[in-house]
Amino acid sequence: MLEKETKELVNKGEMLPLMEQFYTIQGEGHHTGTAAYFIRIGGCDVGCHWCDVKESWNPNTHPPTAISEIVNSAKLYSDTIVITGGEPLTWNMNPLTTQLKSLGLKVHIETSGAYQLTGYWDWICLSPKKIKLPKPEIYEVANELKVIIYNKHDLKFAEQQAELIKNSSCQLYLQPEWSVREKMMPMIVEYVMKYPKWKISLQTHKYLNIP
Ligand SMILES: C[S@@+](CC[C@H](N)C(=O)[O-])C[C@H]1O[C@@H](n2cnc3c(N)ncnc32)[C@H](O)[C@@H]1O
Ligand SMILES: Nc1nc2[nH]cc(C(=O)O)c2c(=O)[nH]1
Ligand code: SF4
Ligand SMILES: [Mg+2]
Repeated sequence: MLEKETKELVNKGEMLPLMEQFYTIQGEGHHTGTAAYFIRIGGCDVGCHWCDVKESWNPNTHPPTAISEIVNSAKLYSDTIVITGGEPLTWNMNPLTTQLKSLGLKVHIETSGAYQLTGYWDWICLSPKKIKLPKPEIYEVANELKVIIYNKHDLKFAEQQAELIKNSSCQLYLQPEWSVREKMMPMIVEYVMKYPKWKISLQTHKYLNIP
């Protein structure tokens, strides 16, 4: 296919820069422990210094892949699909999620919310970042707010973000940044006991040594 045609299809969300896809156990947040098929889309310019998938950032290093191809693999593995990245909302998620949902699959997203919300979702995990704040519309529909705790100030940020949530059933999670987990856990534990509207989320897949 010509480069120009490919670019147009990527712009429409008919093709996406696919980094990897894998069947595993959701390691984080509300659905921790649930088997799910992960689709990791390349491209993110939020720039979290502690990001655990920096290889995802440059979309040009991941092959533009037709969404029908992505969906055909996904449907073989699981009825729960997690779209992550990179930042999936860099791209138009309508075509991909339409196809997944037409097969009756449950479609979840992991997102910073930094770009316009597209796509049709059964579960939205919003993990806001100070350096590129979420667009306002996602606070109305997030099912889970998962704030990464790297330092003490991140607890303040977590409360500010929780204030913006409009969906009263949204679950609130504090997740230690992996490299400082041992240092930060006592503070997080104490905080959650004091303010039990929060729950702790751990990156359990890293403890389990699975993808
Ligand atoms: C790699 S991100 C991709 C999705 C999207 N860009 C986002 O940030 O939500 C997936 C999840 O991992 C979290 N995460 C990334 N690096 C982490 C780290 N070093 N420690 C803990 N959580 C991390 C993110 O906050 C997000 O909830
Ligand atoms: N097992 C597993 N669970 C996850 N939950 C969110 C992840 C992500 O990178 O978005 C992730 C991941 O990379 N692996
Ligand atoms: S927004 Fe997500 S993918 Fe992008 S740098 Fe931050 S953690 Fe990594
Ligand atoms: Mg991950």
